[in-house]
Amino acid sequence: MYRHVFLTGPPGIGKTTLIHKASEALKASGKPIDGFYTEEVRQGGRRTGFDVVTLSGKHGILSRIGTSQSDGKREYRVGQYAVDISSFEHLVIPILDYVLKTGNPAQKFVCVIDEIGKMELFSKKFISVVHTILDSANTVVLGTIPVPKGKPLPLVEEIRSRQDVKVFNITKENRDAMLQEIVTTVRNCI
Ligand SMILES: Nc1ncnc2c1ncn2[C@@H]1O[C@H](COP(=O)(O)OP(=O)(O)OP(=O)(O)O)[C@@H](O)[C@H]1O
Repeated sequence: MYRHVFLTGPPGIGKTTLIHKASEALKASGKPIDGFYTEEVRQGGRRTGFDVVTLSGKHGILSRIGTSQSDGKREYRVGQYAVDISSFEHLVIPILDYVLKTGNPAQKFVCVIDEIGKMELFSKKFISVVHTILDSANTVVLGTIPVPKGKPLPLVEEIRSRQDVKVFNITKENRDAMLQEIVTTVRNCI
């Protein structure tokens, strides 16, 4: 019996699109659902960063090309992108706290977390609340994790190996046929 559902696959394969469609279907059938997506920001045909967008439509900066914040010990940077941890936390942490508090074992809250990747994992608050959500009887996560590349990300590896997590590998060949199976698997977790 699974408790959470994650999609994985290479960048741009269609994970966010599938999560969007699945969350629309779950919302339409009256399931309590909230959370966030990560979206590219483009200007003049060029990718300039990433935003976080909540299911209710609020936007916040996740990262932009340019100078990164620093706490004196490390830089919050992924490639050319500077990660704005405080903007990310300001938008996302209250939603995840709300989902945790509002769900209950008889009516679990679906928590969309797209994605748990390098940028998001600079936030210690995010790591902590995701752990709590994964262990809570009040929540079902519908999320995305990247395919392994470079140095392993501990929380991502933990999610991949949890017995209570169903991971769907998304490919160009299967992405159009996966929606119903994803929605059914999430419904069975609620
Ligand atoms: N089933 C599909 N058929 C055709 N195009 C698709 C399909 N799914 C996604 N796309 C297109 O592919 C692009 C990337 O999709 P999406 O953002 O969902 O991928 P992703 O796996 O979430 O990417 P990332 O890992 O960068 O977040 C978008 O332009 C989207 O419109």
